[in-house]
Amino acid sequence: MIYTLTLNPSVDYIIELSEVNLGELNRTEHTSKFAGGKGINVSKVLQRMGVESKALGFVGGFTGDYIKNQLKQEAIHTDFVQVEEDTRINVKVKAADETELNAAGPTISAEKLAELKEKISKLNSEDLLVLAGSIPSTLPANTYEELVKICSENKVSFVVDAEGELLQKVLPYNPFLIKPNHHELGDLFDTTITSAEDVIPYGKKLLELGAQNVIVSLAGDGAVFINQHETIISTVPKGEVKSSVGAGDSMVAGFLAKYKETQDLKEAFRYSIASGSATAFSIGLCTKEKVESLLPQVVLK
Ligand SMILES: Nc1ncnc2c1ncn2[C@@H]1O[C@H](COP(=O)(O)OP(=O)(O)O)[C@@H](O)[C@H]1O
Ligand SMILES: O=P(O)(O)OC[C@H]1O[C@](O)(COP(=O)(O)O)[C@@H](O)[C@@H]1O
Repeated sequence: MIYTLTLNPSVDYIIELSEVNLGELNRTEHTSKFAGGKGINVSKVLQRMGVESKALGFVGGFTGDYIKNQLKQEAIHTDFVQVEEDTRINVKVKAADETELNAAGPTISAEKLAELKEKISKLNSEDLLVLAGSIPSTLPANTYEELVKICSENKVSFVVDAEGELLQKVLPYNPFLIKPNHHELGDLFDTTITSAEDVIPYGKKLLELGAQNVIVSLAGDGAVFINQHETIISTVPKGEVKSSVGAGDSMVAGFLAKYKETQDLKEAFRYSIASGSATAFSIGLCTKEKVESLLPQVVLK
Protein backbone atom coordinates (compact mmCIF):
# COMPACT_ATOMS: atom_id res chain seq x y z
CA MET A 1 0.00 0.00 0.00
CA ILE A 2 1.12 3.56 -0.67
CA TYR A 3 0.86 5.82 2.39
CA THR A 4 1.13 9.61 2.16
CA LEU A 5 2.18 11.69 5.12
CA THR A 6 1.15 15.33 5.41
CA LEU A 7 2.39 16.68 8.73
CA ASN A 8 1.01 20.11 7.83
CA PRO A 9 -2.18 19.77 5.74
CA SER A 10 -4.04 22.87 4.60
CA VAL A 11 -7.30 24.09 3.24
CA ASP A 12 -6.11 25.84 0.08
CA TYR A 13 -8.20 28.94 -0.63
CA ILE A 14 -7.64 30.02 -4.23
CA ILE A 15 -8.57 33.58 -5.12
CA GLU A 16 -8.71 34.70 -8.75
CA LEU A 17 -8.79 38.36 -9.75
CA SER A 18 -7.33 40.32 -12.63
CA GLU A 19 -5.08 42.50 -10.49
CA VAL A 20 -4.15 43.02 -6.86
CA ASN A 21 -3.70 46.53 -5.47
CA LEU A 22 -1.75 46.24 -2.24
CA GLY A 23 -3.01 48.46 0.57
CA GLU A 24 -6.46 48.79 -1.07
CA LEU A 25 -9.77 46.91 -1.05
CA ASN A 26 -9.73 44.25 -3.77
CA ARG A 27 -12.81 42.27 -4.81
CA THR A 28 -12.36 38.72 -6.04
CA GLU A 29 -13.71 37.41 -9.35
CA HIS A 30 -13.75 33.73 -8.42
CA THR A 31 -12.79 31.68 -5.38
CA SER A 32 -12.42 27.96 -4.72
CA LYS A 33 -11.21 25.81 -1.85
CA PHE A 34 -9.59 22.42 -1.69
CA ALA A 35 -8.27 20.01 0.91
CA GLY A 36 -4.55 20.41 0.36
CA GLY A 37 -1.06 19.88 1.65
CA LYS A 38 1.47 17.98 -0.37
CA GLY A 39 0.83 14.38 0.75
CA ILE A 40 -2.94 14.86 0.56
CA ASN A 41 -2.61 16.12 -3.00
CA VAL A 42 -0.53 13.03 -3.83
CA SER A 43 -3.31 10.79 -2.43
CA LYS A 44 -5.96 12.69 -4.40
CA VAL A 45 -4.10 12.36 -7.70
CA LEU A 46 -3.26 8.69 -7.06
CA GLN A 47 -6.98 8.06 -6.51
CA ARG A 48 -7.83 9.74 -9.83
CA MET A 49 -5.35 7.38 -11.46
CA GLY A 50 -6.98 4.36 -9.87
CA VAL A 51 -4.24 3.76 -7.28
CA GLU A 52 -5.25 3.28 -3.64
CA SER A 53 -3.39 5.05 -0.86
CA LYS A 54 -3.91 5.97 2.76
CA ALA A 55 -3.36 9.56 3.94
CA LEU A 56 -1.64 10.04 7.30
CA GLY A 57 -0.79 13.23 9.20
CA PHE A 58 -2.23 15.68 11.71
CA VAL A 59 -5.64 17.35 11.34
CA GLY A 60 -7.58 19.57 13.74
CA GLY A 61 -10.61 21.81 14.13
CA PHE A 62 -13.16 22.82 11.48
CA THR A 63 -10.54 22.90 8.74
CA GLY A 64 -9.40 19.41 9.71
CA ASP A 65 -13.03 18.24 9.48
CA TYR A 66 -13.32 19.82 6.03
CA ILE A 67 -10.27 17.86 4.88
CA LYS A 68 -11.51 14.58 6.33
CA ASN A 69 -14.91 15.05 4.68
CA GLN A 70 -13.46 15.93 1.31
CA LEU A 71 -11.19 12.89 1.34
CA LYS A 72 -14.09 10.68 2.42
CA GLN A 73 -16.16 11.99 -0.51
CA GLU A 74 -13.31 11.02 -2.82
CA ALA A 75 -13.15 7.55 -1.20
CA ILE A 76 -9.56 8.07 -0.03
CA HIS A 77 -8.51 6.08 3.04
CA THR A 78 -7.24 8.16 5.96
CA ASP A 79 -5.72 7.49 9.35
CA PHE A 80 -5.01 10.96 10.73
CA VAL A 81 -3.90 11.91 14.24
CA GLN A 82 -6.41 14.44 15.62
CA VAL A 83 -4.85 17.59 17.15
CA GLU A 84 -6.48 20.39 19.12
CA GLU A 85 -5.70 23.49 17.06
CA ASP A 86 -7.15 24.15 13.61
CA THR A 87 -5.42 22.85 10.50
CA ARG A 88 -4.04 25.88 8.59
CA ILE A 89 -5.61 27.76 5.67
CA ASN A 90 -3.21 28.63 2.83
CA VAL A 91 -4.18 31.50 0.57
CA LYS A 92 -3.24 31.37 -3.11
CA VAL A 93 -3.76 34.56 -5.10
CA LYS A 94 -3.92 34.14 -8.87
CA ALA A 95 -3.74 37.50 -10.65
CA ALA A 96 -1.14 38.35 -13.31
CA ASP A 97 1.29 36.36 -11.11
CA GLU A 98 0.68 33.64 -8.54
CA THR A 99 1.28 34.58 -4.90
CA GLU A 100 1.10 32.01 -2.10
CA LEU A 101 0.62 32.66 1.61
CA ASN A 102 1.30 29.41 3.48
CA ALA A 103 0.61 29.43 7.22
CA ALA A 104 2.84 27.89 9.92
CA GLY A 105 0.28 25.31 11.09
CA PRO A 106 -1.02 24.15 14.48
CA THR A 107 0.88 23.17 17.62
CA ILE A 108 1.72 19.48 17.74
CA SER A 109 2.49 17.96 21.16
CA ALA A 110 5.12 15.27 21.81
CA GLU A 111 2.27 12.81 22.56
CA LYS A 112 0.66 13.41 19.15
CA LEU A 113 4.00 12.94 17.42
CA ALA A 114 4.48 9.67 19.32
CA GLU A 115 1.00 8.57 18.15
CA LEU A 116 2.00 9.22 14.55
CA LYS A 117 5.33 7.38 14.94
CA GLU A 118 3.41 4.39 16.25
CA LYS A 119 1.32 4.31 13.05
CA ILE A 120 4.42 4.60 10.86
CA SER A 121 6.16 1.81 12.71
CA LYS A 122 3.35 -0.55 11.53
CA LEU A 123 4.34 -0.18 7.85
CA ASN A 124 6.31 -3.01 6.26
CA SER A 125 8.50 -3.83 3.26
CA GLU A 126 5.44 -4.06 0.95
CA ASP A 127 4.59 -0.42 1.68
CA LEU A 128 5.86 2.91 0.41
CA LEU A 129 5.60 6.17 2.36
CA VAL A 130 5.49 9.61 0.70
CA LEU A 131 6.63 12.31 3.15
CA ALA A 132 5.66 15.64 1.67
CA GLY A 133 5.57 19.31 2.56
CA SER A 134 6.58 21.51 5.43
CA ILE A 135 6.28 20.55 9.07
CA PRO A 136 4.37 22.61 11.66
CA SER A 137 6.82 24.99 13.35
CA THR A 138 6.41 23.34 16.77
CA LEU A 139 7.87 20.05 15.53
CA PRO A 140 11.64 19.48 15.76
CA ALA A 141 13.61 20.04 12.54
CA ASN A 142 14.75 16.40 12.57
CA THR A 143 11.17 15.04 12.45
CA TYR A 144 11.44 13.67 8.89
CA GLU A 145 14.79 12.12 9.75
CA GLU A 146 13.26 10.37 12.78
CA LEU A 147 10.40 9.05 10.62
CA VAL A 148 12.58 7.77 7.79
CA LYS A 149 14.81 6.02 10.35
CA ILE A 150 11.73 4.01 11.33
CA CYS A 151 11.08 3.29 7.62
CA SER A 152 14.66 2.27 7.08
CA GLU A 153 14.59 -0.15 10.06
CA ASN A 154 11.42 -1.77 8.66
CA LYS A 155 12.60 -1.78 5.01
CA VAL A 156 9.80 0.57 3.93
CA SER A 157 10.71 2.54 0.78
CA PHE A 158 10.01 6.21 0.94
CA VAL A 159 9.72 9.33 -1.21
CA VAL A 160 10.42 12.83 0.07
CA ASP A 161 9.13 16.11 -1.35
CA ALA A 162 10.40 18.76 1.04
CA GLU A 163 12.76 21.68 1.19
CA GLY A 164 16.10 22.59 2.78
CA GLU A 165 17.20 20.88 5.95
CA LEU A 166 14.16 18.56 5.94
CA LEU A 167 15.31 17.11 2.63
CA GLN A 168 19.02 17.20 3.38
CA LYS A 169 18.65 15.15 6.55
CA VAL A 170 16.82 12.24 4.88
CA LEU A 171 19.28 11.73 2.02
CA PRO A 172 21.62 9.34 3.90
CA TYR A 173 18.64 6.98 4.34
CA ASN A 174 18.40 6.49 0.53
CA PRO A 175 14.98 7.82 -0.50
CA PHE A 176 13.54 6.01 -3.54
CA LEU A 177 12.62 9.40 -5.05
CA ILE A 178 13.02 13.09 -4.25
CA LYS A 179 11.47 15.91 -6.26
CA PRO A 180 12.85 19.37 -5.56
CA ASN A 181 11.99 22.19 -7.96
CA HIS A 182 14.92 24.17 -9.36
CA HIS A 183 14.62 26.92 -6.71
CA GLU A 184 14.73 24.34 -3.90
CA LEU A 185 17.71 22.62 -5.55
CA GLY A 186 19.52 25.96 -5.87
CA ASP A 187 18.82 26.81 -2.21
CA LEU A 188 20.28 23.45 -1.10
CA PHE A 189 23.60 24.23 -2.77
CA ASP A 190 23.53 27.99 -2.30
CA THR A 191 23.41 28.67 -6.03
CA THR A 192 20.98 29.84 -8.72
CA ILE A 193 19.70 27.33 -11.28
CA THR A 194 18.13 28.67 -14.44
CA SER A 195 18.19 25.79 -16.94
CA ALA A 196 17.84 22.02 -17.16
CA GLU A 197 21.56 21.77 -17.98
CA ASP A 198 22.41 23.67 -14.77
CA VAL A 199 20.48 21.03 -12.80
CA ILE A 200 22.69 18.08 -13.81
CA PRO A 201 25.78 18.54 -11.58
CA TYR A 202 23.64 19.32 -8.53
CA GLY A 203 21.23 16.47 -9.26
CA LYS A 204 24.26 14.15 -9.33
CA LYS A 205 25.37 15.50 -5.95
CA LEU A 206 21.97 14.47 -4.55
CA LEU A 207 22.66 10.91 -5.76
CA GLU A 208 26.08 10.99 -4.04
CA LEU A 209 24.33 12.13 -0.87
CA GLY A 210 22.04 9.08 -1.03
CA ALA A 211 18.96 9.65 -3.24
CA GLN A 212 18.13 6.74 -5.60
CA ASN A 213 16.10 8.72 -8.16
CA VAL A 214 15.88 12.50 -8.51
CA ILE A 215 13.34 14.55 -10.45
CA VAL A 216 13.99 18.28 -10.64
CA SER A 217 11.12 20.34 -12.06
CA LEU A 218 11.64 23.76 -13.63
CA ALA A 219 7.96 24.79 -13.97
CA GLY A 220 7.39 25.64 -17.67
CA ASP A 221 11.07 25.21 -18.57
CA GLY A 222 11.42 21.44 -18.52
CA ALA A 223 12.29 18.76 -16.02
CA VAL A 224 15.27 16.49 -15.33
CA PHE A 225 15.43 12.88 -14.15
CA ILE A 226 18.70 11.53 -12.74
CA ASN A 227 19.73 8.20 -11.27
CA GLN A 228 22.96 6.15 -11.30
CA HIS A 229 22.21 4.84 -14.81
CA GLU A 230 20.75 7.76 -16.73
CA THR A 231 20.16 11.47 -16.97
CA ILE A 232 17.09 12.55 -18.93
CA ILE A 233 16.04 16.08 -19.80
CA SER A 234 12.42 16.57 -20.82
CA THR A 235 10.23 19.21 -22.39
CA VAL A 236 6.94 20.09 -20.67
CA PRO A 237 3.61 20.55 -22.46
CA LYS A 238 2.51 24.02 -23.54
CA GLY A 239 -0.75 25.47 -22.29
CA GLU A 240 -2.44 28.16 -20.24
CA VAL A 241 -1.45 27.98 -16.58
CA LYS A 242 -4.61 28.31 -14.48
CA SER A 243 -3.03 27.52 -11.09
CA SER A 244 0.17 25.64 -10.47
CA VAL A 245 -0.86 24.78 -6.88
CA GLY A 246 -0.33 21.04 -6.53
CA ALA A 247 1.61 20.66 -9.80
CA GLY A 248 4.68 19.29 -7.99
CA ASP A 249 2.53 16.92 -5.92
CA SER A 250 0.85 15.70 -9.11
CA MET A 251 4.29 14.89 -10.53
CA VAL A 252 5.06 12.69 -7.55
CA ALA A 253 1.67 10.94 -7.81
CA GLY A 254 1.93 10.50 -11.59
CA PHE A 255 5.41 9.01 -11.23
CA LEU A 256 4.33 6.54 -8.55
CA ALA A 257 1.15 5.53 -10.36
CA LYS A 258 2.97 4.78 -13.63
CA TYR A 259 5.93 3.12 -11.92
CA LYS A 260 3.57 0.84 -9.98
CA GLU A 261 1.92 -0.19 -13.25
CA THR A 262 5.04 -0.60 -15.44
CA GLN A 263 8.18 -0.66 -13.21
CA ASP A 264 9.61 1.58 -15.95
CA LEU A 265 11.32 4.70 -14.58
CA LYS A 266 11.41 6.49 -17.94
CA GLU A 267 7.68 6.02 -18.56
CA ALA A 268 7.00 7.05 -14.98
CA PHE A 269 9.00 10.28 -15.54
CA ARG A 270 7.05 11.05 -18.73
CA TYR A 271 3.75 10.47 -16.97
CA SER A 272 4.88 12.57 -14.03
CA ILE A 273 5.50 15.60 -16.25
CA ALA A 274 2.15 15.26 -18.01
CA SER A 275 0.53 15.04 -14.55
CA GLY A 276 2.27 18.21 -13.30
CA SER A 277 1.26 20.16 -16.40
CA ALA A 278 -2.31 18.82 -16.37
CA THR A 279 -2.64 20.25 -12.86
CA ALA A 280 -0.95 23.54 -13.81
CA PHE A 281 -3.50 23.91 -16.62
CA SER A 282 -6.45 23.38 -14.20
CA ILE A 283 -7.95 25.03 -11.12
CA GLY A 284 -7.53 22.15 -8.67
CA LEU A 285 -5.78 18.90 -9.51
CA CYS A 286 -5.43 17.01 -12.81
CA THR A 287 -7.70 14.29 -14.10
CA LYS A 288 -6.36 11.09 -15.69
CA GLU A 289 -7.93 12.08 -19.04
CA LYS A 290 -6.18 15.45 -19.05
CA VAL A 291 -2.84 13.83 -18.14
CA GLU A 292 -3.13 11.35 -20.99
CA SER A 293 -4.10 14.05 -23.48
CA LEU A 294 -0.83 15.90 -22.69
CA LEU A 295 1.48 12.84 -22.81
CA PRO A 296 2.34 13.16 -26.54
CA GLN A 297 3.80 16.62 -25.83
CA VAL A 298 6.35 15.25 -23.35
CA VAL A 299 9.58 14.66 -25.26
CA LEU A 300 12.50 13.02 -23.45
CA LYS A 301 16.08 13.75 -24.48
N1 LIG B 1 4.18 27.08 -16.95
C1 LIG B 1 4.04 25.76 -17.00
N2 LIG B 1 3.84 25.15 -18.20
C2 LIG B 1 3.74 23.82 -18.30
N3 LIG B 1 3.84 22.98 -17.23
C3 LIG B 1 4.04 23.54 -16.01
C4 LIG B 1 4.16 24.94 -15.83
N4 LIG B 1 4.36 25.19 -14.49
C5 LIG B 1 4.38 23.97 -13.89
N5 LIG B 1 4.21 22.98 -14.80
C6 LIG B 1 4.19 21.52 -14.57
O1 LIG B 1 4.22 21.25 -13.19
C7 LIG B 1 5.45 20.61 -12.83
C8 LIG B 1 5.90 21.09 -11.47
O2 LIG B 1 6.07 22.50 -11.49
P1 LIG B 1 7.07 23.28 -10.56
O3 LIG B 1 6.52 24.66 -10.42
O4 LIG B 1 8.45 23.15 -11.10
O5 LIG B 1 7.02 22.45 -9.20
P2 LIG B 1 6.47 22.78 -7.73
O6 LIG B 1 4.96 22.81 -7.87
O7 LIG B 1 6.94 21.62 -6.93
O8 LIG B 1 7.06 24.09 -7.34
C9 LIG B 1 6.39 20.90 -14.00
O9 LIG B 1 7.39 19.92 -14.17
C10 LIG B 1 5.43 20.90 -15.18
O10 LIG B 1 5.13 19.56 -15.55
O1 LIG C 1 3.76 22.33 3.26
P1 LIG C 1 4.09 23.55 2.43
O2 LIG C 1 5.48 23.55 1.90
O3 LIG C 1 3.72 24.82 3.17
O4 LIG C 1 3.18 23.47 1.15
C1 LIG C 1 1.80 23.35 1.28
C2 LIG C 1 1.14 23.71 0.00
O5 LIG C 1 1.65 22.88 -0.99
C3 LIG C 1 0.60 22.38 -1.81
O6 LIG C 1 0.48 21.02 -1.47
C4 LIG C 1 0.93 22.59 -3.24
O7 LIG C 1 2.25 22.12 -3.49
P2 LIG C 1 2.96 22.18 -4.90
O8 LIG C 1 2.38 23.37 -5.63
O9 LIG C 1 4.42 22.30 -4.61
O10 LIG C 1 2.64 20.88 -5.57
C5 LIG C 1 -0.66 23.11 -1.40
O11 LIG C 1 -1.78 22.28 -1.46
C6 LIG C 1 -0.34 23.55 0.01
O12 LIG C 1 -0.98 24.75 0.32
